[in-house]
Amino acid sequence: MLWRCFCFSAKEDSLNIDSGKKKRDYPWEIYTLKELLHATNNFHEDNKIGEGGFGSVYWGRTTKGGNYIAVKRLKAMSAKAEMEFAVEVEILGRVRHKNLLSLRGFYAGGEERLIVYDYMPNYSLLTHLHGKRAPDLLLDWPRRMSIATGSAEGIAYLHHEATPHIIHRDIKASNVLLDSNFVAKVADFGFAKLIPEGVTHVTTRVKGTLGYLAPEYAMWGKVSESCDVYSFGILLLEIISARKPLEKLPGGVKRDIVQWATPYVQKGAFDQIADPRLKGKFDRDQLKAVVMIAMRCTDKNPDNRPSMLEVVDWLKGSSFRIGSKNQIKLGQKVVDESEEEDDQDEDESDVFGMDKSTRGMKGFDPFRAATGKNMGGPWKIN
Ligand SMILES: Nc1ncnc2c1ncn2[C@@H]1O[C@H](COP(=O)(O)OP(=O)(O)OP(=O)(O)O)[C@@H](O)[C@H]1O
Repeated sequence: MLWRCFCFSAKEDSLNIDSGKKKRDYPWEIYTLKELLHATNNFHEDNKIGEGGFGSVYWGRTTKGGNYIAVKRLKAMSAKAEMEFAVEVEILGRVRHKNLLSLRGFYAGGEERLIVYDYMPNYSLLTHLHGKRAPDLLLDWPRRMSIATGSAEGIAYLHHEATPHIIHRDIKASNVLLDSNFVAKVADFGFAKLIPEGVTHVTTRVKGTLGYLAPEYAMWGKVSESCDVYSFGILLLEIISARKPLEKLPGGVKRDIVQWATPYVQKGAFDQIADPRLKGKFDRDQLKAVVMIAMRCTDKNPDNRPSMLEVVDWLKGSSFRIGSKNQIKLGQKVVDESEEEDDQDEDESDVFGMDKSTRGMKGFDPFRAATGKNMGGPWKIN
C-alpha cells in the first residue's frame, strides 16, 4: 500500500531527526497516538467538529506549543480509507500555499489513521452559506469575493505550479475552510490525482460530489484540470447566491444551480442571482462579471472552459491594457481589443451568444463583457 511506503520513508527520516543529526526537510510531524488522544480529550464527542464520508474531525490543542489543531480520524480501516489517508498525506505533504490547508502531521498505527491540520476557527464556506453560521451573516460581499479569489488561487497553484500537477476532484463549499481572517483554504485532498507532465487527462472511476461534477467526468470518468474549473464555477454561483448546487423541485425533479441562474443571465437580471440576505449590498458590476466567469467555467464543453490562471486573473481584475491602446493581455495571450468589442456588442446580454463568439478566445474579459469597463480588483476585505 502507498501509505506504507510513505510512512516508512518518513519514519526513517524521523529517526534522523530524533538522533538530532539531520535537519528535517519537511514541514510536518509524525505524532504519537498519546499526543493526539491528549490533545482531543480522547476524541471526546464535545471535541467533534463534523463528520465526512471517511471519518470524523475533532478539535484539539497540542501540549507542545499549545497550537489549535483539527484531527481527522478515519473510519474503520478499509482499502478505500487507507487510500484516502495515503493520498491526503502524500499530496498535502508536497504543497504549500496561502490558500491551501496545511498538513501539520499524522499518525498511522494498527487500525488508527489520524491526519492533523491547522484548526480553522471559521469552519467551512458551507457552514456560512447553508449551515449553522448562515444566520450570523458573516459573509458580506467583499468577503465573498475575497474567498472566491483565494480559492481560485489555491486551485491554480495545484494545476499550474505543483509538480506534478494536481487535480483536486472534490472542489465544493465544505472543502473551502476559513481561517480567523476569513482567508480561504482549500482542503480535503483524499480524492486528488497527480498528473504526470505531458498528460492532458486520465480516465478514472468517478469520485467527488453530485452537483459539482463536470459532465464529461460524471458520464465518462474523463478527468482533467477543467473538471476542477467546472466545480469552481458551481462554487462561484453558490458563493454569490447562497443556493445549493442541486435542488429538488416539487415532483422530485432535480435542478442544478446553472439551470437556475441561466434564465436570469439571459434576461440580464443579475440582481436576482445575488443572495437576498445581502439586501442589495453588493457591487453590481462585480456581480455581473463573476456570474459571467461562472458561466464560462461551467461550459458543458471542457475545451471552452478557462484555465484557473485565467479565472484568477479575471477575478483579480488584472486584465489591464498593455502596450498599444488596442490590446488587452490575459494569461499569456495578447488579443486585439477591437475584435473583442465587436463580439461584445453582438452578445451583450446573452451568455450563450457570448460563449459562441469567445470560444477558444483567451482574451475574453468577463468584466468588460458585462459592463464595458475594466474591473477594479483585487477584491478587498473591509
Ligand atoms: N482544519 C479544520 N478546521 C476546522 N474544521 C474542519 C477542518 N477540517 C475539516 N473540518 C470540518 O470537519 C467536517 C468534516 O470534514 P471532512 O473533510 O471529513 O468531510 P466533508 O468535507 O464535510 O465531507 P466529504 O467526506 O464528503 O468530503 C467539515 O464540516 C469540515 O468543515
